[in-house]
Amino acid sequence: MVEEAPIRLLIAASGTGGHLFPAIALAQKLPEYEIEWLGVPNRLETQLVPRHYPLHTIAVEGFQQGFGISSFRILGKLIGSILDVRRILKQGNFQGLFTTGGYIAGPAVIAARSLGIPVVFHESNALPGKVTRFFGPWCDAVAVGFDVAAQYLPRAKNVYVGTPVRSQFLDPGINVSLDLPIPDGVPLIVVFGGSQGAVAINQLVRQSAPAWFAAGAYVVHLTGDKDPEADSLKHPQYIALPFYDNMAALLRRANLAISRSGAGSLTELAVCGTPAILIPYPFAAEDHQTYNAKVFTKAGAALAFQQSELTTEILQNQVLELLHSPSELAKMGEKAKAIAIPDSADKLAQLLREVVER
Ligand SMILES: CC(=O)N[C@H]1[C@@H](OP(=O)(O)OP(=O)(O)OC[C@H]2O[C@@H](n3ccc(=O)[nH]c3=O)[C@H](O)[C@@H]2O)O[C@H](CO)[C@@H](O)[C@@H]1O
Repeated sequence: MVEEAPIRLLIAASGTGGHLFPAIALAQKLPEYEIEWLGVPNRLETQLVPRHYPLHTIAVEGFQQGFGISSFRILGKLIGSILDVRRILKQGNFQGLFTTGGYIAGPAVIAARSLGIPVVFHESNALPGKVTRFFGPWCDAVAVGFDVAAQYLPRAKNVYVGTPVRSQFLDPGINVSLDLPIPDGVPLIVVFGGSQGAVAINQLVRQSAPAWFAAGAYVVHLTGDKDPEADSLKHPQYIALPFYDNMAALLRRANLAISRSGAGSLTELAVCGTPAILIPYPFAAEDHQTYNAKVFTKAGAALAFQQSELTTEILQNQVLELLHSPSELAKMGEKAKAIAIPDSADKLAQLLREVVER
């Protein structure tokens, strides 16, 4: 009997943790596939994508507001990148393409569809990005992370699967213990601003934190690596780190999170049942983080504040109020858990197999 050759899949996911982690989680659910990666030079994929998925890089750029002189240069680059992806797909004999959106998705979807290669798109945000809205109808399926996203994609074949999380969030055996010096039983606040940190939130938190320390709380503050004042606060109940890998253990242990409302962060908060104060990134494309946050506030899983309205005083008091009301925090945590789809990666892998193998 001749053994069948494994199916070859190209994953186009690039730029941020929010685009990369769901794709890595999917890849881990497809052990029988031969997977290679498509990314952009010098972006996070060069660090985060496991080495056993060979990484191809192409130069892509997004269109900024409007269409000007520089748009012709970008258009030229787009055509070049479509040709690059077509060459990679053909030379690698790929039978399927998966993408999590962003700039890389445009050339990847055009190249794959022009070669008749099936495409599955995953959109994790409540308000799908422009690229998803434009290219969604060309794809064989658009998997959405929030059910409300489907209303913005009326011509696409939408399937609600949630957003896959890293395996550390699903297997309690992995990384269970928190490798940070936090005593048992003390209230823990975790602050993080997406995969790159949020300088504006960092400033508010450093100003607010002394009142939380006085209330007995510990703070783990993931600052990102772009904050020049990241080391400025020193306190025995305060730990600042530019980035932390063991997020599942940290969010499970946290009594409260203060976070941006990127889709990845929200999905993890839900899976861990962590109550949160959300501060949408005000400059996110089409304010999509506000749409994400609304899903959580509507469910009663979080409170949300626009950055422009949030003062140190408001944040400080809101956190103190929640710390003094453990039953309210527990309720929010339960509501967060209720909207989680922990087996999202399995659902997405199943959808991908159906599309690619039919
Ligand atoms: C600024 C911006 O436009 N961000 C977008 C970006 O995600 P971005 O990567 O900014 O944010 P996400 O919330 O989606 O993901 C952050 C990820 O980084 C991880 N993390 C963070 C800090 C840390 O120290 N360690 C760590 O592992 C988090 O656990 C999470 O998995 O793509 C997402 C998916 O399209 C969008 O929803 C976000 O709005």
